[in-house]
Amino acid sequence: MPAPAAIAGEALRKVYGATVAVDAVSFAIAPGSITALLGGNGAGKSTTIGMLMGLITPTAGRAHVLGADMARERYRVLHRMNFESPYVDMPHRLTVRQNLKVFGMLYGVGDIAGRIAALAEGLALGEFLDRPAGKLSAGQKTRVALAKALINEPDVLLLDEPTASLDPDTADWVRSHIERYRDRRAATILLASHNMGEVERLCDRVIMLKAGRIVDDDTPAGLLRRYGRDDLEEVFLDVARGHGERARP
Ligand SMILES: Nc1ncnc2c1ncn2[C@@H]1O[C@H](COP(=O)(O)OP(=O)(O)OP(=O)(O)O)[C@@H](O)[C@H]1O
Repeated sequence: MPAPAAIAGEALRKVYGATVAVDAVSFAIAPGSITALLGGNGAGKSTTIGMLMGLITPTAGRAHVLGADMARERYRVLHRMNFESPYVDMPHRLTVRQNLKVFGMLYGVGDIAGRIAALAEGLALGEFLDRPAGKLSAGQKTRVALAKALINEPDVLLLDEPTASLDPDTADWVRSHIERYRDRRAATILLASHNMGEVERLCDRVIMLKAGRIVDDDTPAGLLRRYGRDDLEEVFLDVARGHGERARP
């Protein structure tokens, strides 16, 4: 029997007034895998992640993480998950170390100083660990946001554009860090990204959203084969422009 899904959506739907942000979205994500949510601007990625975190209440359907219904019993599992988004800011006047300490305390991390030291080394934060969070460059902020997301060594990690604002070299080693974290902890990772190279390199599976609905769901290699393309960027354009109908299973 396959292991129960670590993350699952069951007919998820979210409506804002006249806008259907997410519609009939269902998926089950295997423990220990890395899955990408792909889609153009406004496709429903952040809304889906928000429902999986229990921050957005679905209009209909259910979001499950580690077996908990996130709209009703998220407190059972919140300590085992975490998220990163470049759109969520930290208190500006606190230093990076103080911010990480606050998050460590919120998550009940045992040896907070040791955990911060390990993260600072792994994500090269040392140079600005004692600088106010408001004085960081965009790329430094992204690395601190990832450190915050890893502070409690989560089993489930939801990442919204984890390498936004990073230069190609830094983005590459941040991806390696994410990959090693998954391997070490057997963590389940769901990430929204606009970077197709990142998705091709990191992800076992790709869920493609368009106008709030799943329009394809496969491994990166499966998508390339079916669309007859050499890279995911071309597949993404096929899907976005509606040229992909024949490639779908
Ligand atoms: N709080 C809200 N109130 C009204 N409409 C919303 C709200 N949140 C999202 N939407 C709308 O829902 C749709 C999906 O938005 P969402 O942010 O989930 O897309 P996305 O795929 O994450 O986009 P992007 O790549 O631009 O971040 C969009 O049309 C958006 O304008």
